Amino acid sequence: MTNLTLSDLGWSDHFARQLEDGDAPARVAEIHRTLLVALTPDGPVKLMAPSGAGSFAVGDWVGMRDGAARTRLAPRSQIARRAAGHTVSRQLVAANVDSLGIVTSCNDDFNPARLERYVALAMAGDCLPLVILTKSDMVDDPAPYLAQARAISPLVVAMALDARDIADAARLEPWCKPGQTLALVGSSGVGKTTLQNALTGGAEATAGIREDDAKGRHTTTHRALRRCRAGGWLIDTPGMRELQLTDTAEGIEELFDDVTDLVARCRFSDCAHETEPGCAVRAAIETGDLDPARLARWRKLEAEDRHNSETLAEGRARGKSITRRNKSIQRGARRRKGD
Ligand SMILES: Nc1nc2c(ncn2[C@@H]2O[C@H](COP(=O)(O)OP(=O)(O)OP(=O)(O)O)[C@@H](O)[C@H]2O)c(=O)[nH]1
Ligand SMILES: [Zn+2]
Repeated sequence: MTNLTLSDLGWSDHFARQLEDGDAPARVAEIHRTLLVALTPDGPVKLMAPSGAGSFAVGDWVGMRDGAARTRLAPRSQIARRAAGHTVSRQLVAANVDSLGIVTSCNDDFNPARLERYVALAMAGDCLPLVILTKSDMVDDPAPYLAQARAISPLVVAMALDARDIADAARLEPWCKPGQTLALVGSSGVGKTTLQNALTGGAEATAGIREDDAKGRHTTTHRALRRCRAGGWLIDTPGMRELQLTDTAEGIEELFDDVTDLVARCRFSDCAHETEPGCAVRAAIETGDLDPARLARWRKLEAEDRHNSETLAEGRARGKSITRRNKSIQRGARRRKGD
């Protein structure tokens, strides 16, 4: 037994409506090769996954019966790597993430173009983009960084803090109160672990569970859905840690809706916004309604997004396994990281 209620776990009417009679709800906390560990008010349970453990994400709600995760309840939000092609394929990273904490530091890591991509990723998944600027103690004034982050979109909430200062880190608690789930993304070394330890009390960071892998060895994994001191949840998975930006077309459209509105008004549907007559984009630049730097950022994101989608589509055409495909995207994304 735990003292957690379903609503403590993040349950809501959205899920209740989907639950079939005879199924009980459980929230996925860990995904192993052939089974899931899920949290319920009666404690953690191990569930078989007849449809394959890969069709679930940490944070998912499932309908369970007879020791198996029978159905995946449609999430309210999710972080996914998307691949547009003839058929849309996606690799789920996490589900039911209310807020995506995009962690970057106030110094060398700060890169508005990359921030923009993460914000697009959050929006594509219906997660609130929360920009967390760490190492505020290492700059004289974090205000210019905050201003740049907030300029990305009116939906962005940005805060600067010293992640090592528990009281400062506690300013994130509104995003991980009861029923709320937060996930953190960002480059290595920006302070994600420091923040997680502050928010969860750090106790679970080392509390691994042991599972026999296929070769009979013990592998240690840690719980990917972790309880925060404030009563909510923090998702920390290798997938989240390694997350690089791939196909985020929807989010880019949403983030740059001013640009895409203009594009829709160009005379030619295939306008390259270079020298074509009747180009609404160039007209807006001339009148000062559109910042050329914003157009340049949109072009870059769009081009990268297209490139990634094509890479995925080609990989699929060659019948590569999903694993190999993602590895190659990650390699490509890593090469681009320094841009
Ligand atoms: N001065 C200062 N140092 C910080 C701050 N946040 C993190 N650090 C330090 O930066 C280093 C890296 O922090 P981590 O929390 O391990 O970073 P991470 O993002 O988890 O890195 P990975 O585990 O590699 O993904 C540690 O030495 C932290 O103490 C901050 O706000 N100010
Ligand atoms: Zn145009």
